[in-house]
Amino acid sequence: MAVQSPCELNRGLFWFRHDLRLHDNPALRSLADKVSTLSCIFIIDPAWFETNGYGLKAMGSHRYNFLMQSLADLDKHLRQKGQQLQILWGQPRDVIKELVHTHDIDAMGVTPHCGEYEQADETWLHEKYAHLSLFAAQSTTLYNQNALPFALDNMPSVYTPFRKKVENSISVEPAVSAPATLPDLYHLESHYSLPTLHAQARPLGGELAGIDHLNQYFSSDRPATYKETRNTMDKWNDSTRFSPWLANGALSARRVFAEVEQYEASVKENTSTYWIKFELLWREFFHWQAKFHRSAWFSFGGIQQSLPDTHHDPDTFKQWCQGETGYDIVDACMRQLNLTGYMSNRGRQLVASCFVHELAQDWRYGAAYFEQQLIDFDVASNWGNWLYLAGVGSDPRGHRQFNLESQADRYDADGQFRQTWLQR
Ligand SMILES: Cc1cc2nc3c(=O)[nH]c(=O)nc-3n(C[C@H](O)[C@H](O)[C@H](O)COP(=O)(O)OP(=O)(O)OC[C@H]3O[C@@H](n4cnc5c(N)ncnc54)[C@H](O)[C@@H]3O)c2cc1C
Repeated sequence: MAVQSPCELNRGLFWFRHDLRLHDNPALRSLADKVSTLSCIFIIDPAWFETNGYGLKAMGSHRYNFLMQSLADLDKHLRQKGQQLQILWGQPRDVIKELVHTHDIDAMGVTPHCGEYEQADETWLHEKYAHLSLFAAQSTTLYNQNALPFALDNMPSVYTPFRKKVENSISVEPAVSAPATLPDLYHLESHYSLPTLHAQARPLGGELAGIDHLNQYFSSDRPATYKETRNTMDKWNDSTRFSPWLANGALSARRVFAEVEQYEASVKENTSTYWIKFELLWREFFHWQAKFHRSAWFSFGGIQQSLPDTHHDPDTFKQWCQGETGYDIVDACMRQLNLTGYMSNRGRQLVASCFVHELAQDWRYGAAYFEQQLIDFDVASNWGNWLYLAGVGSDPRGHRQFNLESQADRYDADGQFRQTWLQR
């Protein structure tokens, strides 16, 4: 694609997807530097609310609420720079086609993402609009693809060798700052206005709340004890709780990583601070794996292409979803998920293990239920962890079954967690 001189291009269109922020958004910055007028859009796809092949919706109410808060916050930040977020409703490609056709767009910007549909849309943009300038800088992951010390088709299929290779040979990309100014607003006919929302206690969606939370976390002594506390079931600050903002991109993983390093340099560096980076590298691993495996990521046999000995039983599935399996620890976790849209990492492992091993259910239904419910749903981390627990992903051990009783004794020794959520 030809490199243009400043403002050689007239009308730019930036498509926000999973990058709902102004900080560390190099695709937005590079488009904004080159166009004289700009439209920033977000597309709500009606398919998110239709019943899918699992009898569920891709977007449940907790996630939708969190998304709306994030969009409202993004709109506020854009308005401070003379811009605004224009929200459109429809099948994304139809919406883009209509916009390009009606408004004489010269350039587009989008942040690449590992999701199957997202990748397909990027390829479609490149092919269909080869005559336009496309600005597509990466920022969802810690590293850029061209810096990885392996080609994706040759990527280590197991986490530890992946981690060692990247840790030993490349550095995390620095986060870029928010653009100081943005081009003039080019107004489109918006199909949708943001609903008025009642703020919930926490977490509150959006870049401002995400950065606030990040700052509070690193002003506390929590990072220095993360490794010891991260496995608790319910306490807000025992793990970082960055995932909801990371998932829709209100917070950049590169920014989080930089904050850990800053804390290490100025406050304390220990195994706990390293472990936050270690967990962020799990996210990274799943992102590159998802990008490479595409549709196999969602298939019953997974990336191993070995068929698990499980099936789908609608009644058992319903009991699990509603927190009525009879396994107290699992039921408490599922009720927490249904009421809040969040569950701890330990909880997720236990309910997924129970679903696959005790209940012998088709893992994809569990993953789809998480997709509907979780405010931090992330296609790579969710489906990647489910693949792993179902024994068809990237786990070298192949079979992860937790002893639910001993796990409950260990992580909810006084029964407080179960008592709290089983009553609700
Ligand atoms: C079955 C299952 C489904 C999951 N679905 C999701 C999902 O949809 N979205 C999601 O962000 N995470 C998912 N996870 C991973 C993990 O449970 C959450 O990232 C974590 O609980 C979020 O809380 P936190 O931000 O306090 O995590 P912390 O423990 O503070 O970790 C810091 C960050 O590291 C990353 N991280 C931590 N653990 C993992 C992991 N196992 N895999 C990938 N990244 C990780 C997250 O970005 C997290 O925010 C899933 C795990 C399981 C077992």
